[in-house]
Amino acid sequence: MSEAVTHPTTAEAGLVASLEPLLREWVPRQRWFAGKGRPVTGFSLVAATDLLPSGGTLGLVHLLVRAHQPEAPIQGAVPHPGDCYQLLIGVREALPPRLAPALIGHVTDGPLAGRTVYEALYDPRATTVLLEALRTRARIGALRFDGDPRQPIRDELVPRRVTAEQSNSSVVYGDTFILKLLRRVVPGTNPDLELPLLLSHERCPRVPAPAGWLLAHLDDLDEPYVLAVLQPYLRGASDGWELALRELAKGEDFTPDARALGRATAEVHTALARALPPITLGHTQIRLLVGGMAERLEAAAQAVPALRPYAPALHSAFEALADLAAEGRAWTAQRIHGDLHLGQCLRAPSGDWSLIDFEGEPSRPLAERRMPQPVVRDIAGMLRSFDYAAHSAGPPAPRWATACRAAYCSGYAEVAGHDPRTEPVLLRAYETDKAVYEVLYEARHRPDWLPVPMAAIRRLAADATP
Ligand SMILES: Nc1ncnc2c1ncn2[C@@H]1O[C@H](COP(=O)(O)OP(=O)(O)O)[C@@H](O)[C@H]1O
Ligand SMILES: O=P(O)(O)O[C@H]1O[C@H](CO)[C@@H](O[C@H]2O[C@H](CO)[C@@H](O)[C@H](O)[C@H]2O)[C@H](O)[C@H]1O
Repeated sequence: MSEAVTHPTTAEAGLVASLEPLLREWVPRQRWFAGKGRPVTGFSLVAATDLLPSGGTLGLVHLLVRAHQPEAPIQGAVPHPGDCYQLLIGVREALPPRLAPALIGHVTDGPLAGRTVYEALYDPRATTVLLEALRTRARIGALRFDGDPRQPIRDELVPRRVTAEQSNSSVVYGDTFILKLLRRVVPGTNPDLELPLLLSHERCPRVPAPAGWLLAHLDDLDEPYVLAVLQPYLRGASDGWELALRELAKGEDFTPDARALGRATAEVHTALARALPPITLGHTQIRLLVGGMAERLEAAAQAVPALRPYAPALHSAFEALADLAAEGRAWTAQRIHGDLHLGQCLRAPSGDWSLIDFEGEPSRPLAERRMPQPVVRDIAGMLRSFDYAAHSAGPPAPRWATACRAAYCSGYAEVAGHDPRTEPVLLRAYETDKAVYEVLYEARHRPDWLPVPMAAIRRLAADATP
């Protein structure tokens, strides 16, 4: 293996101050920016690392910056210091035309005065530096590039930025690997690396095994930040969302795939349960869980007025679960995917399904995302997703959704040995919780899509009305 390369870190005091006016303009416009709707008053530096010195024709600075947003995310919540974001900033004298869409702006003062800064993920020269650092397991300043020695990384893999809108940013290398750079980061074990590594040890073939990862070890923190994960790229794969919409448009049957997806989900759940033993949720834990659901509903209803008329009926789904727990019912909980939907499922040309993106719901705290939960939570996410597909394009297709939902549950039962439909109260509570999450998500990120989860909210509320 080649020697690790090291570069000096120049956490220049004036760097973020000089970039701040540009970042205030640029960061809030990015899809991955999680603080939409609340003003950004400034940025502070968490860490800066020169990946390429800015004196040359191309400079590359890795930044962790905190976005200051004094307004609390939810009305009445305690304000916090602001989210930390990972940025990869290219620095040039001038931008070649092919990089024009990557422009962040022209720096007028500070250490980069007179230079142009841009989103370096658009620049193959810059993203090659990242792969090279992973390949050589480099340690650069606070950054630790590492990987699985059983999956060697070839050099000269040509990078291309993934253009799909998403919560994070990805680069594909030579159709061999895909590198996901997490955008909003927190210190601590990130399930997006933790669970795929565990599943790879369990030899679960349903999840691409991490080949490399990037951590940042900052002096003042006990735990590192997980910043990026490199995985084998599933060439020619299509995601479940695209496939479902395509089949719907053609009026074709998606139930064989829905069944296979149910089987794949159960395979992942059983492997996770082998790796990290399940626990039992008794009355107290269920009360806490139900309390969380009720709080999220209240917060979402505050933020999205359209939800308010349905809130009392939706609460009854949560109360029914609390009542069962009070009668002594207990449920098993284990580590799960945490944000499962059709877009997180990839079908290879062989027809095999893989699950990706184990980050969990990005808006929830890491500790909460890493807690054992009933598997029904993932299942509810997928059931919602079939419903989403059936209400997103063309006239609603409720029968298509019903058939896919049933096939998915049957497939799940074939592998897991238990059918999620035997837990209707739990399933309904989780479906309601997910639909509420979706209402808030769409209101914040894609207001045009709000009618899709709202249609489900109306159905769930109507079903609850005696
Ligand atoms: N291993 C993979 N092989 C092929 N494509 C992938 C792979 N992992 C992710 N992708 C593609 O990249 C997109 C974004 O990945 P994902 O992990 O879901 O990121 P995000 O958290 O930003 O949503 C996916 O929708 C998928 O199309
Ligand atoms: O960015 P992530 O993939 O982690 O997930 C977030 O964005 C999703 C949308 O891209 C959102 O999913 C919702 O829309 C999907 C269709 O685009 C649909 O398949 C899902 O069922 C629906 O929940 C997801 O909730 C959000 O966390």
